[in-house]
Amino acid sequence: MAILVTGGAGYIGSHMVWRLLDEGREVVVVDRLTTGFRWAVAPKAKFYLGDIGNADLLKQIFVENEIEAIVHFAGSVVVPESVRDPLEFYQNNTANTRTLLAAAVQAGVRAFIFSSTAAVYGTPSSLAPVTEMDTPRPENPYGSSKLMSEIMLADTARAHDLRFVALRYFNVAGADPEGRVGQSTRNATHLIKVACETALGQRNAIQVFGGDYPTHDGTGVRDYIHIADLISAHVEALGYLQNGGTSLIANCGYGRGFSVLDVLKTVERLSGKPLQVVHSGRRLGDAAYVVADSSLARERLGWSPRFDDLDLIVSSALTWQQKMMDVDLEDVSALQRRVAALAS
Ligand SMILES: NC(=O)c1ccc[n+]([C@@H]2O[C@H](COP(=O)([O-])OP(=O)(O)OC[C@H]3O[C@@H](n4cnc5c(N)ncnc54)[C@H](O)[C@@H]3O)[C@@H](O)[C@H]2O)c1
Ligand SMILES: O=c1ccn([C@@H]2O[C@H](COP(=O)(O)OP(=O)(O)O[C@H]3O[C@H](CO)[C@H](O)[C@H](O)[C@H]3O)[C@@H](O)[C@H]2O)c(=O)[nH]1
Repeated sequence: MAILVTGGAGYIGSHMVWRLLDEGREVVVVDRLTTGFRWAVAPKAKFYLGDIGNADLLKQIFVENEIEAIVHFAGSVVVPESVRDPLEFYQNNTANTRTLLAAAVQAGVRAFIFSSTAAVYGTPSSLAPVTEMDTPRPENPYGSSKLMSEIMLADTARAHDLRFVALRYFNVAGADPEGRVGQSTRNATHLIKVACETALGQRNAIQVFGGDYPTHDGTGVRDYIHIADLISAHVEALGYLQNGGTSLIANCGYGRGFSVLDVLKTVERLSGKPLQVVHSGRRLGDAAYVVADSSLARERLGWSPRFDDLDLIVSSALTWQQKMMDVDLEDVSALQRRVAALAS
């Protein structure tokens, strides 16, 4: 029996693949490599190149492998892109998830883990951490596309023999503590990644989007979560479903927020490099403040995060960035050698 990881060549998916293999699981990956990398998929995983919107490919995967559960990471991620091209986000995050779900039901898969997001909440009405009981009010098409998939999942789970856990990730950052994989996204837009690239001289400057939010220093506040803790939540969620747990939507964050400027100061301190900062207007679709109440994940999934420390998150991101400094992301054989060396 194998676990199917969609988007397993991407940032978060590639960490999940390593972790599942570490635990002795069999892993099948499907990825169309739009933002992910073939070299980032651990060599022991079986890899299918293609789109989860391709029902024939999915059918082939389910015929050729005995899939006991799906962990569905494949999707479009960048919030401002969703504002510019909403239909692409509804296609990839909603319509393609529908195709995958239909194939899963057809193949009799009974456990499904879905990558949802804090973006379903929009800006909460108070500064208190958001709970899953708070009404979702997405402020961008990315959040809406994910919320629609959550609704589709819940309806599907009511009608068929399938249970799901939708994890609403807050802002994921950092790299595998064992150094085997990290965030390698080309033209990255995520704050910690961009700040690390700037500190290491790969960008001239970093923009700070908005200085007039109702937060302690006027810049946007987010709940940054270490990738290793996020992956643990998925492992717990798989165990939960496989032990008969009922369908669940749960936040994954630490319950405390850092502003953009807090993050930049941390990157400066840990890298020892002052950052060239450009203050810009607000970015379209950005919420002012969003922080997780993750009591539900702790209570129901037994999730117990171990890396709740911005310094740890930033230092692991910096270490990965440093390792990948002189690597051409398109030079697959060099990257495969580098990853093999890191993993040995
Ligand atoms: N990074 C974050 O902070 C964050 C926060 C909340 C939720 N998420 C969700 O987590 C998931 C993974 O995000 P990530 O940061 O690893 O992004 P990523 O872009 O690094 O990874 C996504 C992977 O999915 C693949 N992919 C995209 N569409 C596909 C399709 N139709 N068929 C096959 N493969 C496809 C891409 O090639 C890539 O390898 C996404 O669903 C995202 O919405 C991410
Ligand atoms: O160069 C940058 C990049 C970001 N920011 C600011 O930093 C904060 C975080 O922005 P990110 O782009 O790192 O992350 P988002 O909060 O926009 O979105 C991320 O986290 C969300 C959950 O909160 C989603 O799930 C989404 O997939 C993921 O991209 C925001 O205030 C943003 O305006 C900057 O000031 N400069």
